Amino acid sequence: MSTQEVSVPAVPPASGAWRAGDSRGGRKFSRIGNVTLERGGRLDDVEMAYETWGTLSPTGDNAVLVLHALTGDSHVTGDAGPGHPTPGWWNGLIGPGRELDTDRWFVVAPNVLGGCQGSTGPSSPDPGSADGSPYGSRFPYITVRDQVTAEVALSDRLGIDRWALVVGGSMGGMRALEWAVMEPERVERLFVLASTAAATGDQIAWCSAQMMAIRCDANFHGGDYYGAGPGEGPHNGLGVARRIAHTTYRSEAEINLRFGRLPQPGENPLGGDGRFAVESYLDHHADKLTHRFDANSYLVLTQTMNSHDVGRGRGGVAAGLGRVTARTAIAAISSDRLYTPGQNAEIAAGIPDCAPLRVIDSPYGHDGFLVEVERVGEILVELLGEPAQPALATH
Ligand SMILES: CC(=O)SCCNC(=O)CCNC(=O)[C@H](O)C(C)(C)COP(=O)(O)OP(=O)(O)OC[C@H]1O[C@@H](n2cnc3c(N)ncnc32)[C@H](O)[C@@H]1OP(=O)(O)O
Ligand SMILES: N[C@@H](CCO)C(=O)O
Repeated sequence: MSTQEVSVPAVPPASGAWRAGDSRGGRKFSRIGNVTLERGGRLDDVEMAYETWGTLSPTGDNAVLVLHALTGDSHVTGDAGPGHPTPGWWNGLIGPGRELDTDRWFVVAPNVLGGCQGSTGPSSPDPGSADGSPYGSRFPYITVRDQVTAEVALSDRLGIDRWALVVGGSMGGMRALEWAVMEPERVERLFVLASTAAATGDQIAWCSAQMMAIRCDANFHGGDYYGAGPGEGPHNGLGVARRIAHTTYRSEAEINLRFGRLPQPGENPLGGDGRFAVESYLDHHADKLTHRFDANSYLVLTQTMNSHDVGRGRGGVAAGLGRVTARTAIAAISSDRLYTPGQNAEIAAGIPDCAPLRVIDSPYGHDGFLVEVERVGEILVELLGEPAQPALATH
């Protein structure tokens, strides 16, 4: 196992210019070697960052893989701190006596390939460059399947042959699903939330506007902005992308009920440069993201989501889903307008050993998979409580 513990304090980048390595603190790292890419080419000397909770059993039968969404990271649970720009995104779900009970389960959460929280991504040093400069525009096009390939290599290095459960929401759900299609014999149980079997035209359209916002920022420089000083990166474009995305992450009803036409306190949105409260809310979420996330990673990961199609090269979505042998639970958020209950129902209908679709009744839209932690925990407990499946022969 080529892993190493590092403890380098994180320094959040000043708004804009991202520095690779800012977020190494508090994580484990594994060099997984070269990753051959689905669309051709290779990423050399790939490093994966991850966190773990609990202890791997002597037989290795208690490992749970948790996969984060677009702007998440390996910090599933715990406080913000060095290496962790945000508190855990499913805070409280992992620990002794918790839903993912660390007295029983060994939980692993990697940062995704192409991300910016420790795993190799566009802000990482390019091993092919003479001076170790970041990939920037040289970072290749990668797909969800490439991300899973990297996670499979990480699993090999951790000595985990088979996951008792692979779970993820949204983009994490895409990877969880691909895991179960690409490596069915290594996935005993599967839990996918608020996701889709293939990115839809609607999802690609929203992503397209977000990517264009970043690329149109004069400080983007084609993706080679890492030499720019603090505040000179494409943070305006990334902020616009986040505003667009965040709106799709919440439901129309919630936004109207919570903010409606209210002015931001102390501001007059009519006829001046004052803001409506909802504008201020989006400004806040945009500002927070630009202080913790790399615009190139946002582009790369958004493209991978657009690449997602479990049916590509497999005879279609139904044939792809039909490969899954895991005992499966699929959950949707009732008010999710981005990854709709209908899209999640399609996944549930296509997987042979899948319980009926669970619809979590929530006003929070797509973000419900992050907000409704208790409901997520209930489904996890149910799925993990079911008897284990015998390992299937590799095919
Ligand atoms: C795994 C992952 O997906 S990523 C890791 C966690 N996710 C993120 O950070 C994604 C961005 N954030 C979100 O998507 C959501 O905030 C969630 C899902 C994490 C939490 O949702 P909620 O609890 O419903 O929070 P909500 O969306 O209401 O945002 C609350 C924030 O808005 C701020 N806010 C609310 N109204 C206003 C306003 N009128 N003006 C300015 N700010 C406002 C609050 O002060 C609060 O700020 P804080 O988060 O800095 O404390
Ligand atoms: N809030 C989530 C939504 C995407 O699934 C994120 O930023 O990752």
